[in-house]
Amino acid sequence: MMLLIDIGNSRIKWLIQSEQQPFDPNTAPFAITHHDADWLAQLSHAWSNVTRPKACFISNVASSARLEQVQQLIHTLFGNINSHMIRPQKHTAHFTLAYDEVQQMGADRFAQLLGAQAICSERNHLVISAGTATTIDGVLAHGQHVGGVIAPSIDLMRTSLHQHTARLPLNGGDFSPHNAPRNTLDALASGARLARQGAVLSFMSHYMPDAPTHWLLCGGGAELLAEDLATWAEQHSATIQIVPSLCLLGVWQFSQSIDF
Ligand SMILES: Nc1ncnc2c1ncn2[C@@H]1O[C@H](COP(=O)(O)OP(=O)(O)OP(=O)(O)O)[C@@H](O)[C@H]1O
Ligand SMILES: CC(C)(CO)[C@@H](O)C(=O)NCCC(=O)O
Repeated sequence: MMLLIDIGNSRIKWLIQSEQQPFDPNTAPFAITHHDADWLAQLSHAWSNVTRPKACFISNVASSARLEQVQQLIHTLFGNINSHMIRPQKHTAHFTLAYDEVQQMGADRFAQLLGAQAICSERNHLVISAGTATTIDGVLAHGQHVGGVIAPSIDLMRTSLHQHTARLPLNGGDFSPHNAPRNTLDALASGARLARQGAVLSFMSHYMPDAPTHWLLCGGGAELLAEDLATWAEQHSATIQIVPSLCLLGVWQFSQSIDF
């Protein structure tokens, strides 16, 4: 068994994966929010029944302090097991990362891109993560990464507006694709949704005019984003696929590429 871990800025997600079984990217990962005061106790409880894994593979974009706490817990529960960090690489099998300095890229984004290779390497595709940040990466058929953008999530847009103004509430409001907002709450909710949708559509028109045919979505906001993109995907003859464990699929792909 292997313990695959994705430490994001809001949540820690993980899966236990047998070396013999194929990875099912549609399985939703286990997750806890590491902003809760008792997150470490929650994680310890969740892992207390896990059989000692042969190794663990970790993607971390949170602080080194968070990583150390997780590594310490692994050590306490499972003793000395091999622990491997996911680090972006320029060339991996048929995939080439476009970043000038590959170590700048978040390990989660790199893992999502590796995961996407396992699903749709033959087609131009977009990898969109609707997590704490919204990230959009483009990849050409056969593995050339075009590049990607980082934008705030819907929640962060709302939080930022709320914190820097006197009259803009943090929560509430609805988005209608048909009727323009006529009140503050709907204006806020719709502004954030349209900004995120617009980022995806603009990414394509600027950087991938030969529209990508497959759009892979992951992260806590993936389902809502899929709704917002459905009409546009149809117009571009593109398919949308939500892959809840895309990052962990990439972590698993990474684990397959090294001896441990
Ligand atoms: N059930 C849900 N319905 C709609 N939006 C959601 C849902 N769960 C989370 N979100 C939204 O998704 C975004 C990120 O959520 P979440 O904390 O789950 O991210 P994550 O994918 O675990 O991120 P990270 O990997 O950065 O920790 C937030 O904007 C949040 O409001
Ligand atoms: C963009 C986030 C926050 C998304 O989780 C993460 O991948 C990250 O911290 N990235 C580092 C910068 C980069 O990817 O270019």
